[in-house]
Amino acid sequence: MSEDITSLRSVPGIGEKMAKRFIEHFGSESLALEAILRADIAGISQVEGVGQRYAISLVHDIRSRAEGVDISDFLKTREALDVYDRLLELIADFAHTTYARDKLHMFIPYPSKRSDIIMQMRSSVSGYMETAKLLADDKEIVSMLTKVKPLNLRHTVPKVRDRVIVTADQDTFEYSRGRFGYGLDVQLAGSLSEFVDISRGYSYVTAANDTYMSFDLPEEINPEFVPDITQTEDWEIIPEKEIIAFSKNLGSLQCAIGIVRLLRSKGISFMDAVPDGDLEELASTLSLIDTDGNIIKGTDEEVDRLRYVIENLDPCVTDALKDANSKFDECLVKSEFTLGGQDMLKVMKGSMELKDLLGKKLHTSYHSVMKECMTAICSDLSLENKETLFIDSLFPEEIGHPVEIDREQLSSFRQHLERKVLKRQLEHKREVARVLSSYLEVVRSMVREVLDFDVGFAIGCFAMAHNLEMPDIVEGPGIGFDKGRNLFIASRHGDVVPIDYSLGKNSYGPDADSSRVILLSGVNSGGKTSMLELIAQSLILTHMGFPVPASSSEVSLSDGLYYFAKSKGTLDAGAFETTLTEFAVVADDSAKIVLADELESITEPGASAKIIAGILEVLTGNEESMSVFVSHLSELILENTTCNIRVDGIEASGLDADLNLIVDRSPRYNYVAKSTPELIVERLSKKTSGREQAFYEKLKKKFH
Ligand SMILES: Nc1ncnc2c1ncn2[C@@H]1O[C@H](COP(=O)(O)OP(=O)(O)OP(=O)(O)O)[C@@H](O)[C@H]1O
Repeated sequence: MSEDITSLRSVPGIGEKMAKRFIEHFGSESLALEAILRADIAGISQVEGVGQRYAISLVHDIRSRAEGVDISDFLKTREALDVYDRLLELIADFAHTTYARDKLHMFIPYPSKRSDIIMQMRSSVSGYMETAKLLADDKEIVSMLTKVKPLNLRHTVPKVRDRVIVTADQDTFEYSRGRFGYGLDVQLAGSLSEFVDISRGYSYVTAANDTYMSFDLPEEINPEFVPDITQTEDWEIIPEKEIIAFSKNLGSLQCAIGIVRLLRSKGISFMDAVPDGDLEELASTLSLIDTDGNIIKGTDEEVDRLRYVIENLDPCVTDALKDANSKFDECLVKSEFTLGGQDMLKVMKGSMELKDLLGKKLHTSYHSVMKECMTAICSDLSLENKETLFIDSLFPEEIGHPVEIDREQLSSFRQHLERKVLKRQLEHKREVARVLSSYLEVVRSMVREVLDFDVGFAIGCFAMAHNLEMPDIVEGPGIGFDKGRNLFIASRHGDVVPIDYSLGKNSYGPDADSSRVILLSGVNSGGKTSMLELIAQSLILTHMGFPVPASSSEVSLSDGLYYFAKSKGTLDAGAFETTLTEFAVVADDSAKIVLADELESITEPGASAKIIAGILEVLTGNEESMSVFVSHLSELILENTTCNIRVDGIEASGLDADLNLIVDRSPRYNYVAKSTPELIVERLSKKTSGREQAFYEKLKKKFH
């Protein structure tokens, strides 16, 4: 967008301190720059000390550098800017992400000298409108969009505690510690016994050279030998590091993939550089992990079985033991012992121990109870053959009461299981990390594009919800429309009376009338201000390249919009002077549109009429300009000028049954409409009673 912006320091307004904060927030200078150049206002707003306002002005600065125009080039007054802001708020209601809501600020109205951008925008926005027609009612896409957040790639990998890299070589040790020390213990083993001792403290050992490969290691130590650790990929040693970028953004990524799939299924081309096959591989790999980066249940039956055994080992052994003890108790209660004469003699002679005799007697019942208990544990936990040996070794050969199991054996069985599960999980994690690491760039651009899709989609949904149509751009100056609807009224009340109106050159106006300077007269509350607002909305949207709230329309491009809203009450001398100074700017000969609402309130009516007449004369002299002045003083103004100024009028024809004014909201051309305050007085007299009513009746008579 801006070739001269290559570092944060070359961004206007970013000093050293701020640059640091940007880097801290986004993780690197290039990511921070990318956010600025992509106008990620939402992201920039979150940088410490940067609010939304600053973020908007920052991206506006950069945009205006690239495009050579500023927002104030077209929006010449505060009130014009207000209308633009309110329009943006309306559009923002259709955004599904904070990113899009904020990025809408990038769309500004352009003066006619940048009609190239306006035309480009019109073509993009027409595309957004097509997309919205296809998708706006699709609840699935809306629900997925709301869950897509900008990728968060700033997370520290929690240190893995149960794996270790051990090496006998000092250089390998230093290298491994430097490269992997942040996430894994790295230890130097000077001897075989040190190697064995260190290894015993971890569930998984990576031997970072093959020094100890030829040695006989204890059975439980079963390291993975990596002859040259410098040749390994990150995902092999710490797969968690590769996975975390995905697991921490899992929800967003899954929704983003869902959106890409859905768009493609509707025939909308999206991220064409990523083939369907890649997208599916990414999706299926992501479906294997949870938000903590662990391999989810159901991925591998063996891992699930081992996890189940680990979880249930203790309670299962405790229950079985309890059961065995109570069965053994029962046996004891039922057991009786009769000593035969021969045995008595042997005991007496000392050639036989009474203890052995008793042991023999109990042996069968003890062992059958213990056997039952072991079988119960093995079947409850669905243990495999080799694992049942561990269970056998839990029960002492010697009879004891109550029966106690060998706790050390139990814990070494648990360690055996944990090692096994860890090894298998590591294999899965490595495979997942290998696949995912190749997709990092793809997911970054996918999330970016999906978020940017929401920007256009919001505009399209807004256009669709309000039935907006692209205006025809005509040679002007002129604006004309059929069934125009003030968007502020429509969004507030839902209901709005459509208006037909025209001024200047276009095909909507009265026959052969292309008056450019108009006085709009009319009844109080007839809709004059709303009419001006509607013209301002249509002009601003047209100059943004957006559609307008009319069933059809023609608009010419101009250099700037001057909108002066109604001032509150008569101004004092200072404020009057300021207002006149503001109006002085309309005197240049640029192609401009001036909309002014009841300017007469700046001073007393006689003087106001003269001033307005003077301003209108200046505007009439400028062939490139057009203007609408709302005024209750049209007749007085006409008396003060010889210029040919068209007066249009919005008139009320009476009161309806609910005492509301019956108004034809579309102005009549070449018609001075009465302000008809008498209708308001009449309404008040009908709505009140007693003394109050008598008062209004008295006022009413004054109009006859
Ligand atoms: N086209 C329309 N459809 C529905 N309601 C409208 C329309 N135009 C105006 N109104 C409503 O009529 C009311 C008066 O409108 P507005 O303020 O524009 O009138 P006005 O002629 O400028 O009045 P005043 O002369 O008192 O300043 C507002 O509540 C507005 O919402």
